Amino acid sequence: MQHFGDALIGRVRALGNPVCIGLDPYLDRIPPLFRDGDMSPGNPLTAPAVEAFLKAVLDRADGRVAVVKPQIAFFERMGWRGLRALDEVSAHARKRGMLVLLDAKRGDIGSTADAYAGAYLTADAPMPADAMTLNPYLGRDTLQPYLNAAKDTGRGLFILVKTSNPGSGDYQDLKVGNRSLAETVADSLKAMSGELEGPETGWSSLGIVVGATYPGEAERIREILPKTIFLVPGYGAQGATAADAVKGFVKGPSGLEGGIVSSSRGVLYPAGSDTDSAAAWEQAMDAAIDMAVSELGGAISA
Ligand SMILES: O=C(O)c1cc(=O)[nH]c(=O)n1[C@@H]1O[C@H](COP(=O)(O)O)[C@@H](O)[C@H]1O
Repeated sequence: MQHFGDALIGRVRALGNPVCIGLDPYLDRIPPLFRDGDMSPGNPLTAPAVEAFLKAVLDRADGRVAVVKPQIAFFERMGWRGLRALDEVSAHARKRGMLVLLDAKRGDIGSTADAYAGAYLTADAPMPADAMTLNPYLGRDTLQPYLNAAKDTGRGLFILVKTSNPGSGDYQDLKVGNRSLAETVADSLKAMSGELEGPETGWSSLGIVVGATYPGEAERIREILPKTIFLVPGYGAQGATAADAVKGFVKGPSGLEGGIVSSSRGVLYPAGSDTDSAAAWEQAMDAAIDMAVSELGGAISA
């Protein structure tokens, strides 16, 4: 059985970069090369066009990137055809040796969480993901179904702790005693993280989300959770630098490690990609992937 934490860290070490490409297909930004019909969400031509676009992105990233993160909202937006496209795109990523981290940010009471875990994480899940994002707001008991599934299947979980958005402080920075709520949530995940530590690397399959836009908080949270992989959004389109993004990383055998840095818009829609020329699009995509790989690869080797 694959252990998600070991598999992810192993791939990042082998590739020398912590890049996670976020798959957020904005319908109005799909390049002309792939557009079909009016690209309205209910048009039957739209989801296949999006699927072709994302598969082509994965082909450009082949052998360079360890993990991709489809954001389910963009697929739900296209109805059942969108979910079918998500399934096909996920299968294509796996064929290319990439792990699939489903960004669904689920959070509900335990009995409903059971159904979500059964959709994506259990051995019989019809839309299996290697890992998924979760919202812990409803309490630790609501994370238990996902933890049980992760133990059974080796799959991974990423729990929101300190998000990248401007308003994340509204609740997450509130003081609970002398700590922020985000740090308190991190502390409460210690035992669960320990239960999923990998036999090879020691890194846990229970990860957390810590935005690159709050590097100081990343350092404090790292002290609380030394073996928990950070999913770090906010690099690129949201303005954080590569140096900010790796603030919560720690020294490993081949550079800084312990996290992945996701970029969606910055990689998917670079300058020069708004074209109907295949050669020009490929060149623009390769340049965008090169830039993320070299900036973030450089940041972990520094
Ligand atoms: O869980 C996430 O991936 C996530 C957490 C967070 O704190 N902030 C955040 O932007 N994200 C996701 O990252 C993606 C945005 O990536 P960019 O287009 O690179 O800004 C969206 O899919 C967000 O849902």
